[in-house]
Amino acid sequence: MCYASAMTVQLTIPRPDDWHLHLRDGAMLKAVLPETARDFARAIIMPNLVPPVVTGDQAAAYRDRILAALPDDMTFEPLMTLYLTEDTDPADVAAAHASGLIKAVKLYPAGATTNSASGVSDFDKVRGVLETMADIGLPLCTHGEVTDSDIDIFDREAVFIDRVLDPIRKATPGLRVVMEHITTRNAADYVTSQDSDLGATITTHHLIINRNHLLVGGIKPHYYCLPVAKREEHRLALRAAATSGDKRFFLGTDSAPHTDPNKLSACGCAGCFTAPNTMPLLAHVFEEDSALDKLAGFASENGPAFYRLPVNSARLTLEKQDSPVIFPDQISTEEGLVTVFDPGFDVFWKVA
Ligand SMILES: NC(=O)N[C@@H](CC(=O)O)C(=O)O
Repeated sequence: MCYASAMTVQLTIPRPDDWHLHLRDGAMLKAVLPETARDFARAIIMPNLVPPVVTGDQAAAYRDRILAALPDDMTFEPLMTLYLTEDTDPADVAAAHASGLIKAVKLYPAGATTNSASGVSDFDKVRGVLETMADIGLPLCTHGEVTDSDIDIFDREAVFIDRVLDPIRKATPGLRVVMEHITTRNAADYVTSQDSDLGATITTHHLIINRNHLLVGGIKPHYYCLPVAKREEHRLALRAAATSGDKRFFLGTDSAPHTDPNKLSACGCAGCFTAPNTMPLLAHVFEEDSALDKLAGFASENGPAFYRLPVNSARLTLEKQDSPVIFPDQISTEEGLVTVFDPGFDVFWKVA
């Protein structure tokens, strides 16, 4: 339920969740966690640490570190995931799911993105795990890009659907899959052509930038993320999907903090840090598309429906003011400064 008042220009929605989040570890975790916990009740926590979160024991220890890093005056529920490797033990996955510890398993094709070296190269080797997951109803989250060197980086998502995802889904009936951070019309169309066992997260930044923002007039390292932003027609397809009200699309920010030296280097890291300003940016985007009434579905309701969890009873109010809201350019961490995603336009929404 959401309601907007023309008088106060406020929008109140159930407290949102982030269905794809990188919190990292140690000092970085401590610095970035409050940026998410301020606005979000829960998040699916990505397991691509170094070393990755592969076993149930490792996920339990990581969850404890997250909760220990949470400021006393904040509440937040980390929804843990396991990083799928070719050696993942189906029994360990089933036990971690049965205990309520994990809510998904994450598939990284080996070499596709940050800390994905331990991911999967031979998909036949994970067949047993995927069959167990289909049996127990545990969702698979996919980083949907092939890594073949002959496939252009802008085509990697579309090729992944044809060569990897669709064959996996056909071979594993009943497997529930989330296509993470989709960036193409191909992915949005694939989702809508399938049944409700398939969902997709969409990031805030992919609703705002296309590849011109990244490359025209000089390279913008803070807009570099994976999957890389695509052509404008794809951004518009994502906007249409996110604002459509279709329950299979929900928010996963993929907020992925890297320090500025790691972004602004000859070989810069991929990732946009959107946790601090995501909800105001989404209000801007949904208002621009005359779809403010769909924001609650996208950010607060569709994700819980897919993951079979209750919608949060707490609420979040967004408020539109007359002058542009000033967001911090950077946050400081003990590892260095982390730049906050700059949408490149004035934003008048803030969290009340
Ligand atoms: N999205 C990114 O560009 N980077 C993510 C990894 C990922 O989700 O691909 C990261 O961990 O930095």
